[in-house]
Amino acid sequence: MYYFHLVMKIALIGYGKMGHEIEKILVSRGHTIPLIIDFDNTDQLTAENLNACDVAIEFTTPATAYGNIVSCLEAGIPVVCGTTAWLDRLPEATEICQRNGGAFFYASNYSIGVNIFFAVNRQLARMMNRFPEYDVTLNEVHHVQKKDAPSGTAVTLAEDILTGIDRKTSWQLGTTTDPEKLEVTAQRRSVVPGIHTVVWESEADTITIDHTAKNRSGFAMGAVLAAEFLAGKRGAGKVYGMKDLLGF
Ligand SMILES: NC(=O)C1=CN([C@@H]2O[C@H](COP(=O)(O)OP(=O)(O)OC[C@H]3O[C@@H](n4cnc5c(N)ncnc54)[C@H](O)[C@@H]3O)[C@@H](O)[C@H]2O)C=CC1
Ligand SMILES: O=C(O)C1=N[C@H](C(=O)O)C[C@H](O)C1
Repeated sequence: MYYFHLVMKIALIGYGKMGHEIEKILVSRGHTIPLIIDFDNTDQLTAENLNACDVAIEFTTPATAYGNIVSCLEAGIPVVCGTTAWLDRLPEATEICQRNGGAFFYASNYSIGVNIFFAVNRQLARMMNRFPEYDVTLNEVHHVQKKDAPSGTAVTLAEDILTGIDRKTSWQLGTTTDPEKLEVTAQRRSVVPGIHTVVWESEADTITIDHTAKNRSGFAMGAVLAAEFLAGKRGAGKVYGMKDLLGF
């Protein structure tokens, strides 16, 4: 998976927990970081500064992600975004990407392990469409600094379950007894990097699948692989995701 890659100049937008983790991986893979933007130097996010870089990687906040993505697309620089909970504006970002001939990569979770877990979740949901005796619930646990709930990863898992089975029509944050609603619960605890659990339960038994991130290195490695994938995609006018990178 970690095949030959070009060495790139990366703009890092957001220098928090993920920004620092991504920096470590970029350096270990020979990339350089001519531009680092955080809340206190946003005036430096200019087309001129961005164009000194090959690709931008954006991990900031739900409130700031869209504006940062648009700045990159309008400057003509490919951008990888991992920020969650701004996706109501994805259609606008997609339109700007297409209009500007940009290249945009988005994933609610960049970890290879989580993307394998997504594939298992999709397959299991498809199988469960034939077995209405199983009810399904979803839970996520994250650190107390996390701004959004449910996590972007939980939203992806929930939407994939809804695609797979006919007996649920929407997901709901919090407990519910409505059989048509998929219950999604979220806890905030300590420094937990991320735990996602899907439980299928019948009178007879319980089937549980879960993913536990031990740290943030998996998320960061996936984001760097996405940035390497975007190199040379300038002008494509396309939005990419992990299925383009991993092939599943
Ligand atoms: N897609 C994925 O694989 C993953 C996504 N995430 C998401 O990434 C986002 C960031 O997560 P963390 O790094 O843990 O958060 P964090 O709070 O540690 O870091 C966010 C950083 O963005 C900075 N910031 C705020 N406004 C800004 C602006 N206008 N321009 C540039 N920087 C600005 C903050 O000062 C802070 O340093 C969250 O939405 C989180 O859910 C986190 C881990 C993995
Ligand atoms: O905020 C986090 O930390 C994480 N956010 C992403 C999400 O909302 O799904 C990915 C991961 O779970 C960590």
